[in-house]
Amino acid sequence: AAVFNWPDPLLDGLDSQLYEPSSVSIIAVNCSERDNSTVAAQWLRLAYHDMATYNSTTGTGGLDASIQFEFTRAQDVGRGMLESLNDFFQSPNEYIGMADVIGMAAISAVVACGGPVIPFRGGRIDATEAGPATVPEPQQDLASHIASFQAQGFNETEMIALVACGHSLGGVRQVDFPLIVTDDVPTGIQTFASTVGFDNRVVTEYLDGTTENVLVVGSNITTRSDFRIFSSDGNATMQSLASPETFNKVCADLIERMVNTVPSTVTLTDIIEPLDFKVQDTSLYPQGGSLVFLATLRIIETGVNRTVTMFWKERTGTFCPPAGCSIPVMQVLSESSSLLAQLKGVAGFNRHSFNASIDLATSISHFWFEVNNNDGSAPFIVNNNGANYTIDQDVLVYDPQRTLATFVPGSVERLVVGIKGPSVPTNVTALTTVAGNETVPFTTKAINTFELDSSFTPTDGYTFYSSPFDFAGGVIPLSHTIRATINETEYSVWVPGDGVL
Ligand code: HEM
Repeated sequence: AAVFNWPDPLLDGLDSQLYEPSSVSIIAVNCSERDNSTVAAQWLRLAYHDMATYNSTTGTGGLDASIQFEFTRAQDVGRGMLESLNDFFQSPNEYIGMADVIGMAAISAVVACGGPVIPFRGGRIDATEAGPATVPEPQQDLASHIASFQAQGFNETEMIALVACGHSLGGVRQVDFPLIVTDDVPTGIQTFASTVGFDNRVVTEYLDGTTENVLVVGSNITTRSDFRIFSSDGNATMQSLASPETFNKVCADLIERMVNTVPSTVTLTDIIEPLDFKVQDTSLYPQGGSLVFLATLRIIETGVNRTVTMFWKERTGTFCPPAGCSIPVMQVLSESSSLLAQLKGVAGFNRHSFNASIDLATSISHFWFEVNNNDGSAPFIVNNNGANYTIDQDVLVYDPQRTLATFVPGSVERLVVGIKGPSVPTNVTALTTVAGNETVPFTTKAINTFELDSSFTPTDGYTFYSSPFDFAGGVIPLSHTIRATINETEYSVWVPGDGVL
């Protein structure tokens, strides 16, 4: 599994989206219905169509979110494409691309409908333009389909199985394919199988002749692509998939490969498992003669009633006792885990929050925790794999409280930072990743400039700078990297979206 050393915004964010409640982990759960199909079916088809631009000869395309620029093509017809992308419009940030989100969604979709658990790796990079129009279409012949899947990195047997896995969910819509769905169906969609969930009925009904899959038995013979594909090896592959266990195993492997089909320039992370200990929601800002330091330690719930203590050391001089300053927990909240986490044995999380008052003069350099399970076992230290949780600077700080104070109805909202010392900074900017609903691409980046903000009195050695943020047109900031040059040194601070939303 991937090794997590804090701070790591990519692994941190992917872990949250996979294993905590998030758009990706929640919306498809219970194989929820949408448009007479399921959210999961739409998400899985989206992922396949995005991946289908892969060219195994040149190593280009694959799961790269180029579908954002392609979904208006005839070969990507269907309202599920845009609906799915809209599900995710707040999920990316500066580190997590839409391509990782589409990959997580495919995996989440499969478990949401009762299918197998598929491992996830992150690190995909989003394309900035459309890829080639290489999504297979039902009127094409078998040779074209074999060639398409070959280009996508799948041999003939794998093609048969991957199509069967995909067509376990959802169906064909009459409005989009009137020449395929020729009989009137009351729901407007002819499903591939008689069950809604992710299972091998699409296979068994094909084999026993009861299938109503229009890509197998539709009156239009030209568009019986599933029939041509499924029967292309004399049904040998389909017969092997008649075992539910084999179906689940083969589908898990192939969908994992589909999701991991990325441009050859992309290196994926190791598999991301739920992190045992994760520091979240840290912030450091001046208030009332000291520095407020907020931090939360997320620990996997195991039924024990833990006592967690936070420790820290000074940045300069001496203030703390030799063992470090310490503070007991302020609040412990239980948080539910995602279905995927539950299937991995993680029943939930405990969030241990700390609110420490740090001496202004000596400040803070690093922190760590002591955890006592109160079950007779020895207390143990959680210190970022021995490296401690390091606060690399206290000169440029994001100030969540003063930012919140600018959220006054009717006013322009502002992002506020504190800058320590008398020197005047140059170039205080935020690289902000923003989401704009239903605009393509779904995330863009903007550079915002900060100015000295006289509405906040300089205090505790800090002056305050702010940058207005215009929410016009439904745009929402997802994350910020704030940078400032102070006395010729460049400082930066990472603010994940939940810092401002
Ligand atoms: C030769 C290859 C393929 C062809 C010709 C094909 C064709 C189609 C067609 C015509 C539809 C109906 C779309 C609509 O009405 O909205 C559909 C739906 C679907 N396809 Fe495929 N497909 C192929 C391969 C795949 C693969 C490899 C996957 C995933 C692994 C996949 C997943 C899906 C899903 C989940 C749906 C249902 C979507 C929904 O209900 O909203 N397909 N496919």
